[in-house]
Amino acid sequence: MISVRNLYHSYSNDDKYAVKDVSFEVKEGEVFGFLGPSGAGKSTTQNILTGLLQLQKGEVAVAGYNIKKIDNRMFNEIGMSFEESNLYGKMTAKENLDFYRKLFDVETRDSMDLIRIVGLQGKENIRTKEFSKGMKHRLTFARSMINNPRIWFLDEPTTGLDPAIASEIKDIIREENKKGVTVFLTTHNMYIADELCDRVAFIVDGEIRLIDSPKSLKLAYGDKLVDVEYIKDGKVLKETFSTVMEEDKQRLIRVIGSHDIQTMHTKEATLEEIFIKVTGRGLV
Ligand SMILES: Nc1ncnc2c1ncn2[C@@H]1O[C@H](COP(=O)(O)OP(=O)(O)OP(=O)(O)O)[C@@H](O)[C@H]1O
Repeated sequence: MISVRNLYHSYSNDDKYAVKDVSFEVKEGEVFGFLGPSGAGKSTTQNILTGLLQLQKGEVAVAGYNIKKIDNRMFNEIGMSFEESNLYGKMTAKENLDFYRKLFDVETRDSMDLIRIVGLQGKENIRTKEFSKGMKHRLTFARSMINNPRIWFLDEPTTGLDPAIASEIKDIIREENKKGVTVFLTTHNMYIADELCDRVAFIVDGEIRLIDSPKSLKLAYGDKLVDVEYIKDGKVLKETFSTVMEEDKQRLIRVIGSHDIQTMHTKEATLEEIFIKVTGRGLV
């Protein structure tokens, strides 16, 4: 659905690259995460893919369209939600969506349905300049679904939202993905990347350092340890066992066989820890 080969971008038109030799493929139906700290080149890449920035160097195809020369039909097939909401402040929420619907020449979704999906019912007749940042974000997110996109570009879809609303937004992304929508998600939030993405690309200083599924990364970079809490002589004891060293494995079997186990957890590396190990940088 998305193919990027040897993409470069320089804002100063010299050899200072914001994006440098970036290559990746996103398959149909996949949730692909672009994970990196501020200034890594995530928005630059997304803006090239969505036609907002002119392609300078490299080969990019989105939904079968070559980005070198934008074909306007591509915009019928993609949806974009930005971190900064760009709504018309003088228009109400419903008017904003009704206006946006007219820009497409494919079937669009009902404005009120979308308003309900993002929990803004009752607010449809309020001008969006009166909206809070979170409400504007939700409306921009709703607007990005209006043309039933096959590919959905989401830039920091849950940033700045309270946890309950962020959770609803994640559920909506999962539901749309289940219907077959391919998702390209840019974020510096490793939790959302971990929860939603089939594969993630780690990007730092404009370069991709690694692409893999969160699960494989955890297996490859996890410490292979298990924390066990068990009861001995009426007291709760806590021990950590290696799941690869033979001596520890035997001891773990003995503890399980002869004591009451209270809790047992494998120690998985978080995506953030893996990111730091691989790139030597944090995600902030
Ligand atoms: N319009 C611009 N003009 C000049 N330089 C820019 C412009 N936009 C971005 N940059 C620079 O390009 C680099 C990559 O920025 P980009 O916005 O793509 O990163 P990002 O990963 O999306 O960061 P953030 O998470 O903060 O949005 C940064 O060094 C940034 O300062």
